[in-house]
Amino acid sequence: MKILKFGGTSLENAGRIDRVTTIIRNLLQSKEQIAVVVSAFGGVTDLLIQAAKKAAIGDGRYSELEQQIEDRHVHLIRELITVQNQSHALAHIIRQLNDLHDVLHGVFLVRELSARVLDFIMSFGERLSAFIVAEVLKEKNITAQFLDARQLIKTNDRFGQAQVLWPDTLANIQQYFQKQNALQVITGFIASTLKNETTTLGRSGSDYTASIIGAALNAQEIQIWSDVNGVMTADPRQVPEAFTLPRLTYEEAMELSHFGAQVIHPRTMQPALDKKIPIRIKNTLNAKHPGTVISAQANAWPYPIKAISSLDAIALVSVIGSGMIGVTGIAGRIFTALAREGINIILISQASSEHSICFGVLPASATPARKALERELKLELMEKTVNKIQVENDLSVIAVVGEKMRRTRGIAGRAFSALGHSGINIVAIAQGSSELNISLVVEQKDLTAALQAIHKEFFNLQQETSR
Ligand SMILES: Nc1ncnc2c1ncn2[C@@H]1O[C@H](COP(=O)(O)OP(=O)(O)O)[C@@H](O)[C@H]1O
Ligand SMILES: N[C@@H](CC(=O)OP(=O)(O)O)C(=O)O
Repeated sequence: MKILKFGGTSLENAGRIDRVTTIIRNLLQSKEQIAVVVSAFGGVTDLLIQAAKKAAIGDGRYSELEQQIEDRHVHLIRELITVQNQSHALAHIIRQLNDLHDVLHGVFLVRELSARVLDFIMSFGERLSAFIVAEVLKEKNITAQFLDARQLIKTNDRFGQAQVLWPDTLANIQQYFQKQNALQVITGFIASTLKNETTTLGRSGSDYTASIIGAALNAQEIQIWSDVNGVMTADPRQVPEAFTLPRLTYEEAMELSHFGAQVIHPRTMQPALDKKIPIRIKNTLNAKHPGTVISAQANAWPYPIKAISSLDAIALVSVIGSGMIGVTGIAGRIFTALAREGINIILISQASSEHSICFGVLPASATPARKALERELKLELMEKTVNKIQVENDLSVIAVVGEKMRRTRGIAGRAFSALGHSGINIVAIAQGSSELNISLVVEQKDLTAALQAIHKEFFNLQQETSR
């Protein structure tokens, strides 16, 4: 069994959906056993979120976005399904869109949008797309069946970023698949609590859905189909010279995705790693390209690093004070206070002088982090052991990643001098304990230039021969 996941970029318009159906048909013809996971059509989740947010502030223009969502889906049905079969599909999606309308109107009336309601609203994207893809496949004489993953994937109620309840989920998936003969077209991204409330697995979480299903069914391979020839040495939108990596280890892929390589969601690796299932990243627009295989196996690679990824916007929070030198337990208190507020720390960097501890968070968490620390360190601030808690905005973080870095000296030095030669200021540095990753914080305005300079430093010499 292979699990194929098609992301929003693979489902952006009728032409791309047609390519998806061809890929599926070819695999079925070569007698592969497959199941398909789909994301919402490209851009639809964003439209749903925008509509919900507008409704919540009482802006009646949410209905224009609702109309756009309806038009996208109706239009695709008209383009992809023959007239005689259209009415069934249209009737189904109109019912769904009416439900969506009712919820959005409710949000508009009460002027309130909880994380729970937002998850329910977002779920329409995948419910509509998976249904339509299944109908399009049926149109091509493939015995396909729409499957709402909320039936199978059970989570806690951390809406927006729900955590999987593994025993229930694995049992549900295994039992369900024992009885199915038709090709399952499964909604990515969405799940439900034990009380059947809709949850989501975090933005871009459809990759994770594929991995959950793959692990439950002991799949032979999990394929993530996107719009690039696999995981590349950098985001090709930022670094045009970036090229495809034939192989990556699970750990490398985790580091890269954690630091912004959008092509794969960070949570996807764990279920696959546990069951030793390879993940292959493929291009819907270039199906013949072998893409990237992510597995436990490291490969021979001529460069000292594997890839560079980046998070465009982070804030750096620093706790500064000469009185902190040698004081045990202060770092522990800082991180416990942040954990209590549910603040996710992207990187930690401590200057060797121990004068300051600084850590990177998403911009939205910077003020809550500062307030939490001001409360926790009230006494120290009064006594001036801690002088100030400082927040710096408009920063980006770059991660330089690769297994080989553990054994190669001087990588950090080369990255620093590459930035130095380009006149780019490094705001902070951190090294992960795994030594798989060096992170550099730079000013946001310098991000693209910094990525290009580091890419050139490590890949320029032998690039042409290994593409
Ligand atoms: N290292 C990388 N390798 C490949 N693509 C990357 C990388 N970093 C960022 N990307 C971006 O990820 C995009 C695909 O991710 P995403 O838009 O989430 O796709 P999908 O909708 O198919 O899930 C690519 O178009 C590419 O610009
Ligand atoms: N539709 C969801 C889930 C997802 O995985 O999308 P994509 O595969 O297009 O990144 C989102 O936009 O977050």
